[in-house]
Amino acid sequence: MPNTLMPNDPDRFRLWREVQDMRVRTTLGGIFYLIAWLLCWIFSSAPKQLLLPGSLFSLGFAILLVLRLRHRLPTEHDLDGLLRWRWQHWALLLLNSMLWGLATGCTLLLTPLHDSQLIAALSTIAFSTAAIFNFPMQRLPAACAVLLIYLPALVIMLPQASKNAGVLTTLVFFMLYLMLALKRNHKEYHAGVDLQHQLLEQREQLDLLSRTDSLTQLGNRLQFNNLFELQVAQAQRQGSPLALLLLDIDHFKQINDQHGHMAGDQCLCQFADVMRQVFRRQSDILLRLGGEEFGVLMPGIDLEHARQLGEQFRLLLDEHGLEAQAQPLRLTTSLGLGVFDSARDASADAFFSRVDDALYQAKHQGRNRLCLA
Ligand SMILES: Nc1nc2c(ncn2[C@@H]2O[C@H](COP(=O)(O)OP(=O)(O)OP(=O)(O)O)[C@@H](O)[C@H]2O)c(=O)[nH]1
Repeated sequence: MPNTLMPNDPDRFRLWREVQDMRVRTTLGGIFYLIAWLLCWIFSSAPKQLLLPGSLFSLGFAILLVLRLRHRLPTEHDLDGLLRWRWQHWALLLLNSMLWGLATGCTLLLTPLHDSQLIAALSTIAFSTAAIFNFPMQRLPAACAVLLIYLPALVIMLPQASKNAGVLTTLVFFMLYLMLALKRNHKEYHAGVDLQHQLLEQREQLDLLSRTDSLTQLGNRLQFNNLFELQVAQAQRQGSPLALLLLDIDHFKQINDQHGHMAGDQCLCQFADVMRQVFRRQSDILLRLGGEEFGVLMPGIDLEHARQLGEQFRLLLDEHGLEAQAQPLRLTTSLGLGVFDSARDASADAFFSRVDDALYQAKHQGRNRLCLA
């Protein structure tokens, strides 16, 4: 499952994981109830006499099998939808357990089915054990499923408790064991889900870190490489403009040389802050492409609008400069700007080169200016 489809919120993730697991684990179960019942029926002493209960139970198990398989997960991950699906599916599982409990009860009550008691008993043990190990997500409904599987047989045997003392004691003992196993499985299951959520969060954080410039907290070159071609493809597909602004601080080497590397770092951070002030739209992608070179990708913005923003940034910096180690510092920047044009740019790389050439021109023409590509 791609990460994008996973809910981030821990509660929703937990529920989403439970629901996914239930969906996967439910696929095999239903068919075995049907097969086990057919075996009980076929290997009874008189299958023909049992036509009515035989077919009714078969039909019941078949319907539940289909319902379990056809119970599709909600496409949206809203909490209500997931909760509704979970309870609906538990209802199906509990109905299945109850039907099996009744079928087992029939093997005790109906004489022709007595020959099938061993098949029913073995299947009962298998189904209750499977319920505990496959569906430990929620303790109460899982415990109810086990109870429903055993209850009819227990109720039928109770009036003759002394005759059935051995079997009854064993059943109660086994149910106790199942409940203890359920408690442990439930704990382990949720510890596993929590761990998975933590790992996914950490992976996301690492991914974000790998795409973020540690000094300025802007997107880094890797982020640019990841996004640029996608943005160009999207602009091409949608026929919407995509502006790319490249910014390069003028004579930055001198700042380092005169004020030291630390002051240079401060300048880079403040430069990024001014970028955040000017390029404020949610869709603007602010990047530090390397050293003292920055970039802004502006989807949906035409050349004139982007030029105004670029000029606003240049003037802001030119007029106010920055501050390094509490000292005001004069600083200017050169800018290259272009809007993707499929008639001129054969590829995303060609578009970048065109804007980079404009930046080079701005440097060449004396710096502190914006050149259009
Ligand atoms: N403090 C600091 N300096 C950096 C960092 N990355 C690159 N630099 C410096 O940025 C300077 C870039 O110098 P140049 O490429 O010559 O460019 P410039 O001095 O800005 O000159 P023009 O771009 O031609 O105007 C170099 O001195 C690098 O050491 C950084 O992360 N921190």
